[in-house]
Amino acid sequence: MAQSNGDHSSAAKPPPTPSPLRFSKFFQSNMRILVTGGAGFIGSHLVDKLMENEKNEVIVADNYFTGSKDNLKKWIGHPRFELIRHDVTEPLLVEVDQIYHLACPASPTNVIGTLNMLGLAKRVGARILLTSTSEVYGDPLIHPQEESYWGNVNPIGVRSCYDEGKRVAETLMFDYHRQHGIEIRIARIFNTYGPRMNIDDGRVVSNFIAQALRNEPLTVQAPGTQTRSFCYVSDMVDGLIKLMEGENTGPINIGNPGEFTMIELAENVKELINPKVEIKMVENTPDDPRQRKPDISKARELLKWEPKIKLKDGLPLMEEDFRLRLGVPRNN
Ligand SMILES: NC(=O)c1ccc[n+]([C@@H]2O[C@H](COP(=O)([O-])OP(=O)(O)OC[C@H]3O[C@@H](n4cnc5c(N)ncnc54)[C@H](O)[C@@H]3O)[C@@H](O)[C@H]2O)c1
Ligand SMILES: O=c1ccn([C@@H]2O[C@H](COP(=O)(O)OP(=O)(O)O[C@H]3OC[C@@H](O)[C@H](O)[C@H]3O)[C@@H](O)[C@H]2O)c(=O)[nH]1
Repeated sequence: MAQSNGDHSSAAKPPPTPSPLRFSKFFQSNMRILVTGGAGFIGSHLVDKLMENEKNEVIVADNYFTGSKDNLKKWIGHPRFELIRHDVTEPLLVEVDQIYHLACPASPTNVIGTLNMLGLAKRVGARILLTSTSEVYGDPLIHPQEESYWGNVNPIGVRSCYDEGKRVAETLMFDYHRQHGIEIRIARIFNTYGPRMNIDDGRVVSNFIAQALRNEPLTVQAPGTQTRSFCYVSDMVDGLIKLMEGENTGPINIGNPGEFTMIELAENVKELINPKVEIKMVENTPDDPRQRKPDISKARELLKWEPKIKLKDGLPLMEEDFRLRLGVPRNN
């Protein structure tokens, strides 16, 4: 069932000449990195990690659609950090060496944002990484999912806007790579969880933890036997940086292959946080993928990356953060 992705690199032109600014004194000692969507969940953890390296200067462009300045408060005012209120559906010109392009609402603006960031990468000669998604595999007919699988996506369903938006974004990345020699990296991210997730954004891990802390029933969407693989955010950030720094365009799956049904996840959260809480079966949305698990052989081999944090160790770290934000101390 695996399909060929073709040979991406052989058809590509060499990268364009970098902007003359890159040869200035400043650029020789520093790497200037743009993170779009850097005020969001994964983006803000990525910024924390990039800022640990004193050679990095980090610029975040975010319109705070789902992200928050609060996630970046420790860096605001830092001499190596800059925060720009900017919507990526509008062009942006900043002289940077690398672009981590995470900004993405679940809507078609995803495509326009990627087009603008590719335009920027072309203009300034930057390397660009797109955070694509396991959703490109749709409701997959092969299991686990390897990168060569083309996916099974309903083009007109309720989730299509996000799935197809990311698929087009991947297409644009490869077209720019082949036609203009842009250095691209594509990560296919599987469900990621951890501190700073939006409390009420409807994703399953944040829903269950918030429900358990509020003593509300955990809402398992039917049938509950559907599976997902959950990656802790620090593992994800390490994978993204390795992909950016390495020599492979991808697409490369970044995720944790540990696979759980939604009933198992609910039981784990119940046992950890609130053994008295009820688990309730509720209606699901259409086209919900029945199974999802990354094949991470490529990440292991090409990036020397694999996740370290198991779900049972990651959930308590997220619980701490949710307790603080929801104001539910441990002894309640
Ligand atoms: N969290 C996951 O499980 C997961 C899985 C697969 C892929 N991804 C991808 O990873 C990236 C980050 O996801 P996240 O979970 O951190 O989500 P998030 O919503 O926390 O972060 C997205 C950030 O982008 C910003 N943003 C949205 N639209 C923008 C626009 N037009 N201009 C500027 N900024 C904009 C938001 O304000 C937010 O700060 C996204 O591209 C998402 O599609 C996430
Ligand atoms: O309260 C809930 C919420 C969700 N679910 C179930 O949990 C599973 C996971 O749902 P989520 O919304 O957390 O995540 P999904 O796997 O559908 O997509 C996720 O991963 C890929 C990313 O690109 C998406 O942005 C992210 O939402 C689904 O089967 C859903 O039906 C519940 O059982 N209860």
